[in-house]
Amino acid sequence: MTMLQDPSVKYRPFPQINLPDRQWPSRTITQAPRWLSTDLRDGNQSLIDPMGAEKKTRFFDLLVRIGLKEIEVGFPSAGATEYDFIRGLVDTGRIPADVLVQVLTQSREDLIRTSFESLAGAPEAIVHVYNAVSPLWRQVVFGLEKPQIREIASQGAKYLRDQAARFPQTKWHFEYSPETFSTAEVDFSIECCEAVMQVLQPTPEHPIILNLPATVEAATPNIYADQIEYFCRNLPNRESAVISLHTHNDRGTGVAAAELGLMAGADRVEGCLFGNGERTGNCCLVTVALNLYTQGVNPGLDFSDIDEVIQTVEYCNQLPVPARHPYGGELVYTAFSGSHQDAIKKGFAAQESRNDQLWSVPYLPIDPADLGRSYEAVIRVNSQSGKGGFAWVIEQDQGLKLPKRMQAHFSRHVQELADELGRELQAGDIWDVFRKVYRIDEPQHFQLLDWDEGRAADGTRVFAGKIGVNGQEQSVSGRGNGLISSVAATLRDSFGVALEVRDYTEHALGSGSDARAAAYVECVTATGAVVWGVGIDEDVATASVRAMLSAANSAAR
Ligand SMILES: CC(=O)SCCNC(=O)CCNC(=O)[C@H](O)C(C)(C)COP(=O)(O)OP(=O)(O)OC[C@H]1O[C@@H](n2cnc3c(N)ncnc32)[C@H](O)[C@@H]1OP(=O)(O)O
Ligand SMILES: CC(C)C(=O)C(=O)O
Repeated sequence: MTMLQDPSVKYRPFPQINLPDRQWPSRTITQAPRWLSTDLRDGNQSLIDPMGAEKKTRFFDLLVRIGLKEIEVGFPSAGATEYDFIRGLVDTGRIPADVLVQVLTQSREDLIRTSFESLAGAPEAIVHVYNAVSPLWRQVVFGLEKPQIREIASQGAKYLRDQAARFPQTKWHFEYSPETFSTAEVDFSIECCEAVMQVLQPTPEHPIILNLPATVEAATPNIYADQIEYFCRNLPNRESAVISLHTHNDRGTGVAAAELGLMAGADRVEGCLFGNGERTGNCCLVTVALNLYTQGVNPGLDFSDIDEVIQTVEYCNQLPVPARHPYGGELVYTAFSGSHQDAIKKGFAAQESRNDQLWSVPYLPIDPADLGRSYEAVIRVNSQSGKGGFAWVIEQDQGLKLPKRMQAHFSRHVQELADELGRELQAGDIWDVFRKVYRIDEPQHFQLLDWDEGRAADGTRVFAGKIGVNGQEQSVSGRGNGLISSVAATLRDSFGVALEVRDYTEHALGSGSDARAAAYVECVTATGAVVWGVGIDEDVATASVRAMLSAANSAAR
């Protein structure tokens, strides 16, 4: 038998960066970075069907509404769709005064010329030039040595300078990306950036944006952070550059890399909403922004109606936002499992009684309401659920706050249905079982025919009513708090139904003109069986009598 070679021998570990005195691990992010959305460029170039003008315009308007102040609107030299859309933005005055649009181009004269022409006349804009600098691209894609690669960068900068001079009415900003930075020698990336800076002569007042892409994510995010810190520490004239991050997600850590990159000294983050982009996508701007938000840092981006954002993004990209995507996914605030539901339900109750500003609910790192999500969908019921789950659903749906022991009593019925159906139970399913188990809609054996109550001269409550069974009527009356025991005594003495009352709870239900009351009573029959009765009526007293009769009806079956 021949031994198969371990296929992992094809790969090598990524080399460490020599930075023994790295500072980033002990830093925290205390303010929002500058954000750039590249949805309309890096996102768009990765789509099966790239967006047309209608979708691009819709996406652009969304980005403006969210609060993006820098938006890469396309790659104008790619073709007429891109060019016309960008020109259209400028010519129709659609770009708000506080928003900078950006375009991307290779470092080629004809493409750079077209790029400037697409934006000419805008009050202010960024032109972004890139060329790949890492060994594999140098060898395989360009077949060039380092000096010639540096020359592509430098030459690109000259084209930028010269084309900018053609359109002096626009205030031009420049961005340079040593593409494939993450897999390049950092010193060589610095060399290329320096060459570009020598041509463009940035100043602290008019800095260049140096964008350091993890074009292909090739190592753990700490390595990227080391690369960024090393770059920031060794770049001459650092104060004349805005250091920008552009991470991809090949190893699934694009967001982590961007966060560590900010700790390592970067000022700006490029990415896409919900992480669209080449292959596994770009860094997700929603996640990075809301990660900051949950640390008490205002990201300056508005996701308070996240479902509207998702709707537009899904429409424009023609790709779904996965149900488990951080912050936005359909299921990320939903607990199906019993112990999670129990903890969340308790967390909401504790949050309500604390009534302070701080959010602190188990299993929910962010208040779903901050993103426009309702609490109703937080807990959903299936066969993995516990009593906290359906109790929450009944409370949200019907306003009924079932006592704990009644939840346990009802639980087995819900569990049986969930097992039988083998699917999630909707609020309507749970309410149907509830009505069936507690016979809410069935013809009642013991009926409340009449009820009246008032106050005696000394202020004590007095009540009198009539219970009917098969045409027979029996009066019940009493005073004080003995209502439940008076009804229980009448049931026992007049109808032979012996019930020992174990538990009794009541609460107000609804408010204003809908105000009612709910009451729940737990009884034990002569044979030791446990029965629960539920009463819902206009006032607590009537609801209580109904609860007691409901228990008697269950016992009488
Ligand atoms: C990491 C990124 O996402 S970078 C952005 C990538 N986005 C896009 O490419 C989308 C838009 N691009 C396009 O529509 C087209 O590529 C165009 C119109 C820009 C150019 O098309 P073409 O002229 O056919 O060239 P093509 O795309 O095949 O590029 C390959 C050539 O450009 C050269 N090239 C690639 N990148 C660069 C660069 N940054 N600067 C200069 N030359 C470059 C290659 O070496 C190759 O040259 P060769 O033909 O002499 O071998
Ligand atoms: C052009 C650069 C910024 C890029 O998209 C990448 O490297 O992923």
